[in-house]
Amino acid sequence: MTTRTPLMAGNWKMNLNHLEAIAHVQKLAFALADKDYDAVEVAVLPPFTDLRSVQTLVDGDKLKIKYGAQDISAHESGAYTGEISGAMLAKLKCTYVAVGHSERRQYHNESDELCNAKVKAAYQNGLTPILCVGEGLDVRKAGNQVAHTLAQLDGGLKDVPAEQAESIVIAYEPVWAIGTGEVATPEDAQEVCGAIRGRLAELYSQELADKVRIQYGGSVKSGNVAAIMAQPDVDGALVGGAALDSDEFVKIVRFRDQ
Ligand SMILES: O=C[C@H](O)COP(=O)(O)O
Repeated sequence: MTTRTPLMAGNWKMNLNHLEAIAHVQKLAFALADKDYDAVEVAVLPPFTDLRSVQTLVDGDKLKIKYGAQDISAHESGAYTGEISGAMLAKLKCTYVAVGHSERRQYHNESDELCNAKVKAAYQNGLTPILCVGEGLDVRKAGNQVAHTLAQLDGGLKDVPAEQAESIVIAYEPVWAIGTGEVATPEDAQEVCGAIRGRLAELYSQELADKVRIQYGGSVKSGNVAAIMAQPDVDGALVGGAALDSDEFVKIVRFRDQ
């Protein structure tokens, strides 16, 4: 079985301006040591307006922390007011880009087709997509969380070749657990993350499925991260609220000590 390096990514959502971003990344850099980066890949996903400042800091101080964006346009360039292209993110040396976060799906009506186009746009520009999937409360109550989430996975990966898909990160985020303090149980997380890996094996191969990192997201904190990370198919976390507190995020990165 492949050893997957856990990926702890802080999704700042619409929080922290570029000055706050610099201070926050400096605190993370000060707290994190080489042994942390040896065990865990650490990334932040700041708002677009922070990315240049974060890049300058990371480049200038040769930090090991990775960064990326929270969204990407499906288009390469042109008359798409308000959108940010993959080429622009690549120029800022972003490693990651979140695609299809539930808040984009909910507030901006992003469909699986659009997410699929965004995944392809990310790869076209050398970025690694973090494809977010997960069910709402109604689906969970009906017991359809696996089928629902796998349909989103299928849609997001449509016609994405194995050479690209092998590097993708999938973030399983049950919508009812996002920002609510309502964390899924480790068993809930494992049920769907295990099913995601199974579907990746069907779509591609077991070898590819064993390489792909699957994160859990939804009210992750230092107090619950260790139990979630103990699940065999959970390879990291996409952290929202708790990532805004640098001390708390460092504890999450050090989940093995919790
Ligand atoms: O992208 C992160 C998720 O939406 C989780 O957010 P949360 O940790 O605030 O629940």
